[in-house]
Formats: sequence, C-alpha cells, structure tokens
Amino acid sequence: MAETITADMVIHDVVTRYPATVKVFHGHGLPCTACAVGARESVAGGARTHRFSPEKLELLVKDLNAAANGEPTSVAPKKAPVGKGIPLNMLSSDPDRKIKQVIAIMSGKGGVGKSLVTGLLAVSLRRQGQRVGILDGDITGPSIARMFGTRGQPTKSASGGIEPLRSKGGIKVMSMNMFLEKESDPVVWRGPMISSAIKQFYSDVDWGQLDYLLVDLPPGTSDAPMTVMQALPLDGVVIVSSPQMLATMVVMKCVNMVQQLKGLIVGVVENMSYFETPNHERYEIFGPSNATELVSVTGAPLLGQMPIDSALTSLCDAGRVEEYYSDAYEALAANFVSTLKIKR
Ligand SMILES: Nc1ncnc2c1ncn2[C@@H]1O[C@H](COP(=O)(O)OP(=O)(O)OP(=O)(O)O)[C@@H](O)[C@H]1O
Repeated sequence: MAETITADMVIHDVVTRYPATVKVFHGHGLPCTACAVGARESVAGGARTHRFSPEKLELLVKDLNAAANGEPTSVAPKKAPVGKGIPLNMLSSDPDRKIKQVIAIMSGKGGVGKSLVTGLLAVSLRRQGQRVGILDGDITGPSIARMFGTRGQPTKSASGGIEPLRSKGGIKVMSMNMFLEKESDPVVWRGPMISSAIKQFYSDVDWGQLDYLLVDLPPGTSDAPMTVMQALPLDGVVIVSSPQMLATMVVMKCVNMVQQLKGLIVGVVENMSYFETPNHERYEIFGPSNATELVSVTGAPLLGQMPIDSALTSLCDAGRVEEYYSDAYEALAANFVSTLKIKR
C-alpha cells in the first residue's frame, strides 16, 4: 500500500516515488511533470494554475492514489509519455565512482549560448556546494578557460596525471586553450586528433572527487559529440536551445543523434528566452518561447528559461563569469540537481 498522496505534496516527489502517476497528471490535462515548475510546485498549486475546480482537484488526488496503488483510475490511461519530463533518479550504482555524474551540454547550432550556460550552471552548482569540473570539449573553438579567467598551463599532478586549472571559485577546468602558446593560435586538427584530445581530457586529467563533470561540446553532430557520447561514461545530455532554433530542426538532429547513440537527454534549457527591463517588463526578442515543443520533442524536463543579459558578454570577456548572479541560474542549478539526484 503506497503512502497517501495529498494535494500539498510536491509534484516532483509524487512522480519520482510513484512513476505510474505521470499518466494521471497527463490524463487530467496537467503537463506539470514535464515542466520545471513541477520541481517545486504542489499538486494543488499545479491544479490551481490550470484552473481546476475543488471537485476536479479532489478527483485528481483520488486518481493519483489509485495509480500509486495499481488500481484503475477515472481517466483513460493515455499512452504513457515514457521519459517525457519524468524527473530521473540517477543514483550512481557505484558509490566509489570518483565522478558521480558526467553530463554533456549540447546544441545543434552554434552561438546559442551553450558554453555560457555550461559555465553559469557550473558557477551556480558550485555556489550550492557541489564539486564541479568542466571539460571543454570544444577543442577547436574553446571558450571556457577565457570565461573563467584561468591562466597558465596545467601541471603534472601527484599521481602523474594532468592537474586541471581551478577557477577562483574552485571549479576545475580543462580546456585546449591552456595548451596553446597564444590564445588566438588555431587548432587545425582532423577528427581523430580531436577525439583523442577529448578522451585524454577525461582519462589523463586528475579530476579528483567531483559531483558533476560538465562537458561542453562544440555545436552540431560531428566527431567531438560522437566521441563524447561513445567513449566517455556519459550519464546524460542537456540540450541548450534558443526560441528561434526549433524551427530549423537542428534540435531534432541533436535529439536523433543522442537517441541513436543510446544516450539519455536529462533536460533542456532555453537560452535567450527573453529580455527583462529594470521595471521587470519582459520582451521576447527572439520570438515566443518554444519550451513546450522542446519538452515534447526531447521527452525531457525543461530545466530553465534563461534571460538575455548584456552584462554577461563583458563579464565573460573579462574572465569574471563567476561574479555573475541571477535568480534564473540559481533556479536552473536547483532544477538540474533535483532532476539528477545523486548519492554522495
Ligand atoms: N543569455 C545571454 N545573454 C547575453 N549574452 C549571451 C547569452 N547567451 C550567450 N550570450 C553570448 O553569446 C555569445 C555566444 O555564446 P556561447 O559562446 O556560449 O555560445 P555557444 O553556443 O557555446 O557557441 P559555439 O557554437 O561557438 O560553441 C557569447 O558572447 C555569449 O556571452
């Protein structure tokens, strides 16, 4: 007999404990399990947002309890939205694993802010006490080291591996930039050399104990993303998109690639979703949000919608990205952590 589900329970907790309830939420027309809000919102709160009457809420709660106990519900069981926004409990099977989660950040197209989202997600995770590393998998166009202002060349670690550089805030960073004489030197390498560099960045670098290793990938579906998907013990992929990107079908290419390589999309982030004035007026500069479609094509929860902020570019150029603070990124990190629950 399952514990009684009540209207004040958080949607995320309900579906995590009783996955059969996802069908009930969807059957009642509530998309909350596929929404970032569901991570914090109560069942009653979700129902209120969707203008449920008290009677409808009562029936929903009754059905949730029925589903949790394997009993019939009043809503016809819709085709189970397998993986659609169900928060994943990704408990590491091996408690001795030094890096608890390896997550790649991917986008189909260049310039949507994938590196920036990777960097700021790392910053917020670190602020929340997580041990974080960033592997800059963009070998030919690295930008992570610059963003964090990490200078100098990596040294040999005590165990004979490569010691990653550390940001001011304590994030471990490894990027091709660190091996170039001049930051502007090009890396003119063919695919196999790029793949080999990525593998070495994972296996030869002494990452130590980490909660999250974020791997920033170059755009597209070429050698580097393929290497990461196939050669690294990847736990999941976060897809970064922007409002106008869905129309170009590049997101679909990413999704298909991840699926073909048997990877798992753990969440999506919509960057450059809106611009907010000091008076809190919002403008959707790149058009209306496609977040709902993103969730439905990827089958993964929306982790956050990031604003456009002109302050970011100058901070990144000055290597001071860690000085940036925004509630949107703190919420993104919180959603990320609750989606990928790990055992320390
Ligand atoms: N939300 C945002 N607000 C303001 N500037 C942003 C935002 N997102 C990204 N940018 C800026 O856009 C530029 C491109 O971002 P970034 O390098 O992160 O994109 P990318 O997708 O990783 O690019 P690439 O395809 O080259 O790897 C950077 O100058 C970055 O600072």
